[in-house]
Amino acid sequence: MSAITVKNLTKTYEKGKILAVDNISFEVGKGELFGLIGPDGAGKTSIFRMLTTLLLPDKGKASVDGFDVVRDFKKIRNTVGYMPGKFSLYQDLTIEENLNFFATVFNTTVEENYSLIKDIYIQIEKFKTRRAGKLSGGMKQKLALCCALIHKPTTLFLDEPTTGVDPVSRKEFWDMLKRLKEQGITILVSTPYMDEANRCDRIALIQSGKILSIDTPAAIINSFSEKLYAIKANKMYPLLKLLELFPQRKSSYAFGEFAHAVFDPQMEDNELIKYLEERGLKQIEIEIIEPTIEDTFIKLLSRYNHAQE
Ligand SMILES: Nc1ncnc2c1ncn2[C@@H]1O[C@H](COP(=O)(O)OP(=O)(O)OP(=O)(O)O)[C@@H](O)[C@H]1O
Repeated sequence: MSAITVKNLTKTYEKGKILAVDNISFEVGKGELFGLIGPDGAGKTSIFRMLTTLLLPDKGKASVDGFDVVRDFKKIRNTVGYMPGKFSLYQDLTIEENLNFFATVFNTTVEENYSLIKDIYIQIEKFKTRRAGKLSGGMKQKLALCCALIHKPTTLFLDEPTTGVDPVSRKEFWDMLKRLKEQGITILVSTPYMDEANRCDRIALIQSGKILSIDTPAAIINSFSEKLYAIKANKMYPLLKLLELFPQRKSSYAFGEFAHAVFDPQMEDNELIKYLEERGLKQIEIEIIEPTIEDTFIKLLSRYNHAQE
């Protein structure tokens, strides 16, 4: 049995005017670390809120540990841990008080399940009398994770747990998730950061409430079958504009300090260099690179947008 089953789930707001989740289906296996990857407004929070029984679906079905999200909502609330993107902590309570509060709500004690949170808690323990409102982003995130874990959930729902957190704390956080997964906890996590997708067993790329692709990160990257170029020149904006006009271009976009582009397979590198040089660009560098998840997402997005036109 899967830990999470989602079938044709749909959610609208404002009397059907806003389609936030559009007929999506997926399954998460027991002990799997599964990522929902997508930009702001893609529908991730709506999915989390339906799965944690805080929001009713318009259509479709979903279950967690075999319990239906509508019919068995009380059972689900007792067995899952949820770390919402915002406002999960009581800002005026200290670290200690927040943790005790969440333990009491679930009829347990911090001592009873301490082994599960120990690794994380020891990193914030020396600030245990500090109010949550006065903690750094990384510390808040660790406390929120402890609070979500304190009743020993079977499944953890983490909605953008690393948004607004520094890169070192982000990395530490993913290391923690890996350890929790090793203890058999199923984890559904959302993130807008493409680099974090690689840390998941499987991911679903989401846009406008739809799943564009669902697979392991490696398989998603492998589905990018074309030759991808990284291109640099002395001026970025003219480079992007010129690439758009290059007759053999299939797609191009800014990617950090480079432009990434796909061309007709017959294109010769020299043709491109000559084209750019003749139009005044200098210090041109061209390299064929391995695509990232982000490149694949951009490609799927443009295919999706074309289909909508
Ligand atoms: N209560 C609401 N009323 C109206 N529209 C809403 C409501 N909640 C979400 N939406 C809209 O539904 C869509 C999906 O939002 P959702 O919050 O689920 O996405 P998300 O991927 O979690 O993005 P974010 O990270 O910005 O929260 C967006 O267009 C959003 O504006």
